[in-house]
Amino acid sequence: MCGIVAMMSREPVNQRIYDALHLLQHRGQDAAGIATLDGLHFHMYKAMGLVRDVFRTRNMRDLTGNIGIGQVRYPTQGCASSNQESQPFYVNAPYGIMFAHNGNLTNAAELTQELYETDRRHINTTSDSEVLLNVLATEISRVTQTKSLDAEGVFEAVAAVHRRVRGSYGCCAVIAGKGLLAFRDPHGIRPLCYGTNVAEDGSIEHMVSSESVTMIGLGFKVERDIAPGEAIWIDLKGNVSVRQCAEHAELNPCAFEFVYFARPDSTIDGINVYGARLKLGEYLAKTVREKLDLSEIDVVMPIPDSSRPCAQQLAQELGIPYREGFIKNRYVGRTFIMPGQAVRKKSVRQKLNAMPVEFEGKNLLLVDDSIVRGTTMREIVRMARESGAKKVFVASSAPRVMFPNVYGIDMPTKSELLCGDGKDEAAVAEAIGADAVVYQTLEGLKGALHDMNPDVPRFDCSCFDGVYVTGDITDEYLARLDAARNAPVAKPAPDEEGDEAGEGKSTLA
Ligand SMILES: O=P(O)(O)OC[C@H]1O[C@H](OP(=O)(O)OP(=O)(O)O)[C@H](O)[C@@H]1O
Ligand SMILES: NC(=O)CC[C@H](N)C(=O)O
Ligand SMILES: [Mg+2]
Repeated sequence: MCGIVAMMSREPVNQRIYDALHLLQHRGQDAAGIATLDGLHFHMYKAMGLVRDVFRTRNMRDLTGNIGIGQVRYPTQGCASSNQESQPFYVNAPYGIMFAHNGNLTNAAELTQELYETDRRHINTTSDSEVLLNVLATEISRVTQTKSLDAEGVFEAVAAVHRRVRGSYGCCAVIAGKGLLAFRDPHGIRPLCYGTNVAEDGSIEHMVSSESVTMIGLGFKVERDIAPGEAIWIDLKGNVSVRQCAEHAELNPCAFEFVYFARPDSTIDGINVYGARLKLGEYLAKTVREKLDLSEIDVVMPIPDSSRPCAQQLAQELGIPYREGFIKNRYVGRTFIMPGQAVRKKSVRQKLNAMPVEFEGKNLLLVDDSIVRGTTMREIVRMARESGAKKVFVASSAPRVMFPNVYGIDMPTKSELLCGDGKDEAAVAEAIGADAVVYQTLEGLKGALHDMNPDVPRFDCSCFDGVYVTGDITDEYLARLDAARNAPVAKPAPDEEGDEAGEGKSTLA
């Protein structure tokens, strides 16, 4: 779940793109990059690491220009540890295009072959984002064979991209000498919004971003979400054109954004993420009431950070005291999006520390937003018991994660999911060492999100219900992903369990 940002102004944009990436850090911790356009010249700097570690003053100084894009990466295809696959990506024809992508293509392998054989384009990495950029470049080339590039031509090219590409994509691109483009996939799986700011000289500045928090943080006004299938084109004079470029577009935002990925202070497709998490707590309270004996629970306790709003609301609904027993080391990042199981496991203990005073002799209801691989909960339950807890109950604000995700969350195989084999609540409790486990129901998840915005027709809940909104996901495709994920790698890192199984390496299928 990467984060992308684009900006156009009369002033330099480098520092503000940096600040925006900082605000999107929770969406990708592996690599970061910024590209700017100064006249007809692109400047780019990208590297592995967190935003604050990647960019030095000298790098920032070189990023001159008034238009730019940036990306923080959480890899879902290609190589997790390759600087080359960090973004933005660049092609020199037509015109010169810089490109950033959030999402995951499900026909990248077919497109790679098609690009080589039909379009005579070579893809030199295993990143689906490079594939997507080359499809866009091919289609812009096709349009400009007979005319020069204008808004109409750009929209024609994006329409052709929608016809060729499958999967999820929120994208932004700078075309040298022409303007700034952003577009969202026809299913609206990944978020993308647009905002403006009136600069000191009265001119309008433009921003496109994965999440509205960047706009709030940088003093921009959030204008609106970019609709599924829609493209927005801002030419060098600042003229804005918007067009629906997909034949069939339907909004299916990813439910996992609201459960875990997005920042609580963002609003996506009309749903405030914090509000959604409170609502999830309300629905979860109903299930907890049905399944557990409340008189047995002394305190409700969140697993920092993402579960806090849900746990607070749940405690209030149930009338049980809310207590913070785990202290988070603020210098450790999110563990779920780290590459490799060994590092994730180690990080849970480094990240969270239990305070015995909140555990000794107590019966706890631990609340997390999700239990995916079970890495966090296994460790947490053990820590709670070591700290003197009597009974440990667990509640998850998301339903059981039972199916692979192919739209931008790096869990493409069932085998890595705790409930991939269909474990019921009792089996999960046994696996993580808890006395009992309660999950949000699927109806609860959908109900909570629907309550927040009844106008969203459907949410992508594929990892919970196995329904893939793009309609192209077959068992054979999932088997190919599984085989690629579990293929032995040439030189496994000695202490990386996950990497031995090929995790974080090529999953292009
Ligand atoms: O079952 P698992 O595979 O462990 O995944 C689920 C856990 O990972 C995430 O936390 P993370 O530490 O990434 O971030 P957070 O601080 O935002 O909660 C999520 O909030 C759960 O706690
Ligand atoms: N999580 C994402 O959005 C990943 C983008 C792209 N698929 C990559 O692996 O770099
Ligand atoms: Mg967490």
